[in-house]
Amino acid sequence: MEMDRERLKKIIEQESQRLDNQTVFGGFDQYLKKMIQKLSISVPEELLIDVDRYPQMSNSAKSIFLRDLETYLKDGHQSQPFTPQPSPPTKSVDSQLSVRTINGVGPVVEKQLNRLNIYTREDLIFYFPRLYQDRGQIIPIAKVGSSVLQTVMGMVVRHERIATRRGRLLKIVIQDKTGQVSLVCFNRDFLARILTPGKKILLTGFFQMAYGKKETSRFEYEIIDSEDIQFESILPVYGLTDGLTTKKLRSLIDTALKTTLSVFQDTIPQPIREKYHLQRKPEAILELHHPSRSSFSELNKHRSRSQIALIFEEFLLFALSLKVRRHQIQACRVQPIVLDRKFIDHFVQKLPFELTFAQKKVIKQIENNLTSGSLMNRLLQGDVGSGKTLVAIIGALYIVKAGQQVAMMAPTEILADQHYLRWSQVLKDFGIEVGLLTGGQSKEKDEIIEKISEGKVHLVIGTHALLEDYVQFNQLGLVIVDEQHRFGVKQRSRLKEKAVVPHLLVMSATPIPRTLALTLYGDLDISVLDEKPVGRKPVETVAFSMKEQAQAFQQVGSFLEKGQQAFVVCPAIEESDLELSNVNEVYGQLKNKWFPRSRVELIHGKLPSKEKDDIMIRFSRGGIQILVATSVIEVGIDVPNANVMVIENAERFGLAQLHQLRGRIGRGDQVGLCVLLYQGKSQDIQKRMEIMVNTDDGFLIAEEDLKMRGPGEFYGVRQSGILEFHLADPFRDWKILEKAHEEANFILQDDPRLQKPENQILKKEIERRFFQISSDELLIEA
Ligand SMILES: Nc1ncnc2c1ncn2[C@@H]1O[C@H](COP(=O)(O)OP(=O)(O)OP(=O)(O)O)[C@@H](O)[C@H]1O
Repeated sequence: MEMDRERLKKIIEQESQRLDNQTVFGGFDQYLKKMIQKLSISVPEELLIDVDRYPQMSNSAKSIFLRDLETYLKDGHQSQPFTPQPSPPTKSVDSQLSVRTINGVGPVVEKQLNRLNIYTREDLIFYFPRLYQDRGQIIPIAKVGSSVLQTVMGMVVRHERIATRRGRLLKIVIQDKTGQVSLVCFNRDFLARILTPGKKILLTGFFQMAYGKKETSRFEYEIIDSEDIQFESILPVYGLTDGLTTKKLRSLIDTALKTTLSVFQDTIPQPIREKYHLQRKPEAILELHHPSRSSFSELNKHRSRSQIALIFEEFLLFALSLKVRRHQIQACRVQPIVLDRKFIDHFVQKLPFELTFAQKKVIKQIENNLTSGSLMNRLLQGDVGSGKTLVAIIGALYIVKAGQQVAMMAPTEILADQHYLRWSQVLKDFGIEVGLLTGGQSKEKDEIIEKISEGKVHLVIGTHALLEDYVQFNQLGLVIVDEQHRFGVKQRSRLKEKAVVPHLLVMSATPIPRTLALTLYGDLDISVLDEKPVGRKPVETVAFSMKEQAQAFQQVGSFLEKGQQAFVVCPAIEESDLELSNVNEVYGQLKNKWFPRSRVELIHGKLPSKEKDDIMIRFSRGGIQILVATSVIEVGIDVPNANVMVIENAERFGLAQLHQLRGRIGRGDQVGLCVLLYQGKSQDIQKRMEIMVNTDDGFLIAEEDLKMRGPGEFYGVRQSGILEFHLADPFRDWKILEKAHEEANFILQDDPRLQKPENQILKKEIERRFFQISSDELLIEA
């Protein structure tokens, strides 16, 4: 042992002197590994300490070396000499380890992976291919041009910069013996640096003809740097980011699969797996990265066997977690709230309007929850402007009058601010202290946090910052979450940690058909505000072609003359997309050409929060007349004096999103006008514009949206990533979702707290992904 140690020390010493830093970083660990093998030495544990004595080694080299030694030790090489093996042994490594623990991932690659939302080994393994490259089917460029995925091989011959209205668009021309094809690089300017002339590439994508030439804008590529290509294989093609190549990503994923795949246990109980003929998890994962020829033909068409197995698992865990949570919440006893009805009556009397019948009905439901001694866990759905916030505030007032605090969480700072501005003013007269806590503040933050912990602030309005550990409430009684679709089960559960157990009211203006809502939000009771305030006039909607922009702006002018305000909404921020309107350009036109004497401002998501806030505050106070915006304004903005909205490139938005956007106007007693400017003559676009012009019912529009755009595009829910599914899409895969719900019911009927030995894997996985399942934790004595 002593001998080995000395020899290894010597190697380290010699090598760290010989190798410069750069080489050390790239290859020292490999080198040492080979040495260990070559020398057939055992690796003594003390060496881990010895490594620290070599200052010449860079830190990263040291850590890689340490890690490798550790793995060797774990593999049982402590006692016997290491015998060289033809291929390295397959090791099982914890899936939650950082990607940095994978060979070949240094700080630079780590950052690149992080940009793809890959942080752990598991993330990497669940980063599934976007496309597959069938090398057995490489076709000549002359033959491309149908709507199916195709692969060609060619050489980069030149770059072209096409002048467009919005800047210079990169096109990269690829050539083989039969012809040329252009890669149209929207938002991928970095490809100019990577795909330089002379590079040979494999190109997989959807090709089309444009102006007599072949081109593709939906493609993935792989640089071929050796002649050694296996032409038979089907290879995964992953979404990339600047600096990361297909080859590198493939090799990292393969390494992760080799070392970590075996830790993924089957969570679906065997009888269920057999019933639906579901593939085992590790096999399914492997097959998605490396499909066989038979599963490949399935993959491009519909959900493959492997996808179904993984989707089923995701849904089963999700369904179980909702049901278990609901069960826990129902079992939980809390102190009933004593309702101060007199105070609420007084508050309601002071409102400048009558509550709608629907509002009264939902307030009653909330009252029942609060006085029942059980926890409220309610989803409040309602069309835009149906008065959800007011209902929630009334719920909040009950809690505050009972001596507890309320947290109200908004999805954006703009919205948090707006709620704060509005409610701090209104509630001041009723002796209620409202505080604002967002991520952006600094100086006032400490002060407000202290006040929250002392219970001096009654209603705290904020963003996700409210979930931070440093925010401690004195006595949190109710949490109101504004806009459900940005807030998932995991977050809902995290709130529970803020207080013994708060009541929960979630508001959503995303109209989700009831059956789907039940499956997706099965842990919540659902209330619907299905009536708009009396006197609220529907927003008049008209649709013009983009060519008639002038007419739209004339309409804006007439509203401004009446002293009202306007929104102009555009889909894109930068000059990236050829055809799209963008805020900067439209802002310039409006300010300089159309309304030089009006106050025009620009707002989009990329502005610093402070600036966004200032603009929104000035707009809501009437200091800005025209607000040019991206869809940042889509949720919840409430400026009753803004009554006209122009939406540019309206065809780019989903119907439900257009409905949300136009819900920003006509919120007072004036008639609102929404002008949709669209481009394109297709039947689909015409039909969508027609629906918007003719319908004002959010739920109907949502259903139309579902029918027309297909469930995969359903507004809000999927994009938000809140449901945290890797592969599953509740809208597209609703049949699997239903089955998973059924099975979850069977499992829980038999074992409500998941205590049986056969359900332990399931339980562990739910706890890892969602929340702790502790049956006693919530049983608090009233
Ligand atoms: N019963 C009512 N009668 C008249 N106006 C009302 C009534 N209830 C609320 N309002 C007003 O309607 C506007 C919209 O209300 P609120 O913000 O509560 O709706 P919301 O459903 O939360 O809207 P959104 O989802 O669009 O943000 C507010 O200006 C509010 O004061």
